[in-house]
Amino acid sequence: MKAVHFGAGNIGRGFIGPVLSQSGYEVCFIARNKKKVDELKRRRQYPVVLANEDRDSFLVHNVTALSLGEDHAVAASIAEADIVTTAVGVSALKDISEAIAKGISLRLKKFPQAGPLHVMACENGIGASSLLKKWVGQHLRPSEAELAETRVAFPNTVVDRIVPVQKHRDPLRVMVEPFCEWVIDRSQLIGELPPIQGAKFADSLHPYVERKLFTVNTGHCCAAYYGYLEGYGTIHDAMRDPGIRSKVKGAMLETGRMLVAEHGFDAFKHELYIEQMLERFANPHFNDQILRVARSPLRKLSPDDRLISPTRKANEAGFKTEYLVSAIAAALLFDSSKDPEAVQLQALLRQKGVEQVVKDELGFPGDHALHRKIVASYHKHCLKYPHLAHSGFEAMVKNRLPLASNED
Ligand SMILES: NC(=O)c1ccc[n+]([C@@H]2O[C@H](COP(=O)([O-])OP(=O)(O)OC[C@H]3O[C@@H](n4cnc5c(N)ncnc54)[C@H](O)[C@@H]3O)[C@@H](O)[C@H]2O)c1
Ligand SMILES: O=P(O)(O)OC[C@@H](O)[C@@H](O)[C@H](O)[C@H](O)CO
Repeated sequence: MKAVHFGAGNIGRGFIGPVLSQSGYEVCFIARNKKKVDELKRRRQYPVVLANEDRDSFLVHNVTALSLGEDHAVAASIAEADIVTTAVGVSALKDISEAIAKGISLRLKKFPQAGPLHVMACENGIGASSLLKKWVGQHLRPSEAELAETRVAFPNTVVDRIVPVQKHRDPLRVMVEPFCEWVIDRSQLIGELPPIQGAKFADSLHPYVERKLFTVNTGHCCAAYYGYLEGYGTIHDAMRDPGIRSKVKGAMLETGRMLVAEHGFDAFKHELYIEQMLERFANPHFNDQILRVARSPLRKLSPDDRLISPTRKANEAGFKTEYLVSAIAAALLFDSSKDPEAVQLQALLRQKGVEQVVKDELGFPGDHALHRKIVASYHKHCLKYPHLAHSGFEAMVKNRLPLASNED
């Protein structure tokens, strides 16, 4: 069996590669980084180390790689593949869609009798494979797109494993947490998906996506944004701070009430799931940088993502949102010159002021109760962390916005 995987980054090498290789696939990574491509081609294997007490490790065999720029070879490998996966970030799916479309065109032409191809975007986001399908479709001729409807499936999927930024001198070695989960939408398959070890299938993926994104990723980014405010460097250090840990748990309990009500999860099991997530975040066996987990704050603060969507839903269902509101406000303070979205967010705050940013970026109109609460909480954080809040203070003074409020 053959798999083509776009992105030889952390989750690509740390989760998708090992699972597919252990399931019997030859895995061809399509990557931008020349050094990684050369090493994968030369060694055809790489080590994975588990972040546990014994640092258990194993080798991922039967791998190779191509550079993203090797158009013909990439198309040829997709034409012959059983599955294509991606882990490049939701916002980069558009950039790789043409390469995938070229592979699909070639496959339809050269191997008209081939079995179905399954393409899965293993990204953090709702409906990422459907989004990829939309981008890929824009590069296919109408006749190809019609044929592809019956021969190429884009099942949505959820992947869960914490894989930090790697600092080892071996560019291929990757350290990962032991936990991992891969859930695939069964209703979007064409025929049978070739076996993937440990993968779970759901008739409807929506509850699983929301459970993961609005528990693991909501809690994780809360730890990152509070950790940033308090000056910690890693998630593990932030989670050792009892104040932060209880705020992270508070936010996950708030999303939890909404998730239990919306999807009918068992409330007791969901609380156990939350406890398990807290332990994962606190894993002392690796260093997961706050900057990684806090990355791309505009994406994380967008209306359908891990902070705003569950807060809006919980509010609409009549549940409390105090912890979530405070975490959203903390996210608004996140700044790092290394993160283009953080730089853009702070520039927007300076130019427009927080009220407008909450309207334009988070999607809450000025008369929405959550708009008022988020703005008030933001001002409260600015007062508590003035060294981090210059942009906020400047905008406050300029726009004569109210200072702190006692509302949250
Ligand atoms: N790391 C985790 O813990 C984790 C867990 C679950 C899901 N994810 C998701 O997986 C995806 C990748 O995350 P990651 O942590 O592996 O990031 P990463 O930065 O380590 O890897 C991303 C890879 O994609 C490549 N890439 C980025 N933009 C590209 C573009 N425009 N064209 C081609 N290649 C491009 C990069 O070169 C890099 O190799 C994200 O959607 C993330 O949310 C990550
Ligand atoms: O990848 P992001 O930027 O969407 O989110 C950062 C982390 O929360 C995320 O990568 C988690 O480690 C992962 O989703 C765990 O499965």
